[in-house]
Amino acid sequence: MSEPVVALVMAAGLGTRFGGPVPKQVQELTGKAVVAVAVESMAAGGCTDAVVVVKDGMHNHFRLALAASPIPVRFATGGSSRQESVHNGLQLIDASTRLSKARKVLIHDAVRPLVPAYVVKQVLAALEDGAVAVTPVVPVVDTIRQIDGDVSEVIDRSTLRAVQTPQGFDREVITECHRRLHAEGGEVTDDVSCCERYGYRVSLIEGSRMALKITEPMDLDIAETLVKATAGAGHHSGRRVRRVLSRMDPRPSHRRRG
Ligand SMILES: Nc1ccn([C@@H]2O[C@H](COP(=O)(O)OP(=O)(O)OP(=O)(O)O)[C@@H](O)[C@H]2O)c(=O)n1
Ligand SMILES: C[C@](O)(CO)[C@H](O)COP(=O)(O)O
Repeated sequence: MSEPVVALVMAAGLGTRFGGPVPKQVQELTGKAVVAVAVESMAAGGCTDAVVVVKDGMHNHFRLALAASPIPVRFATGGSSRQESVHNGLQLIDASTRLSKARKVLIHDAVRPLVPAYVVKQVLAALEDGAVAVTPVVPVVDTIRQIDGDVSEVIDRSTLRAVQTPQGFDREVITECHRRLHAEGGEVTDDVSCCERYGYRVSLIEGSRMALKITEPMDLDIAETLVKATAGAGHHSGRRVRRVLSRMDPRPSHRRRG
């Protein structure tokens, strides 16, 4: 059997900013759970297996949501922070006879379900070319002000990038870095930063606005709208969305009716 490429899909968060009784990872998007769409996107980009990290006691719920997954799914139990959840997922992979044969692992947020296949493929290609820790990034589009008490100043956004997932890694390197971080303590908000902390170089590739993170309720509405725009275009991809959107009438709907 060929070497696995593992998608470690993070889905053990509380979703406090999203709110509501149903966790955002299992909210409906395109008639499926958000987490199921995320796993499909990773499979479309070339991942052969998924490990989905979920909150303790939620395994059966997620098993149902992922019953029709195109790739085999295993479950790990999350921790109280994202970095703890990632550590637990990497440990499960390391303990598996099959999954520990993987040289590459891609760590992805379940709540970035619409990441285009071409971005996943480019992360894998960068690893193939020798990178050890890779992340997609997008330019910052807003004017940014840095605040200091009650004063603030504009900072140069041309040097800033917003960080997305999936982030790709040499599996043994990221497993060791997270093991050390777990033992020593310290905080990171993404996984390339964990590698960087231990001296590894981070490679950047171009991400996609399609990989938006569902953080607040409006983000789910935006994701649903993007999916509708791609209907009939096959599996969603940033390029197809751009093609479909470019064919759409740019006038607001109230002016089109006239
Ligand atoms: N203990 C945690 C915290 C977060 N995550 C996952 O990491 C991703 C990014 O986190 P974020 O969107 O910030 O999710 P939450 O922590 O759920 O949101 P909030 O901060 O609003 O509570 C999500 O897919 C989330 O499920 C996780 O697996 N384990
Ligand atoms: C990992 C991440 O998606 C990079 O943007 C993000 O940091 C996770 O979100 P959080 O709100 O910091 O947990």
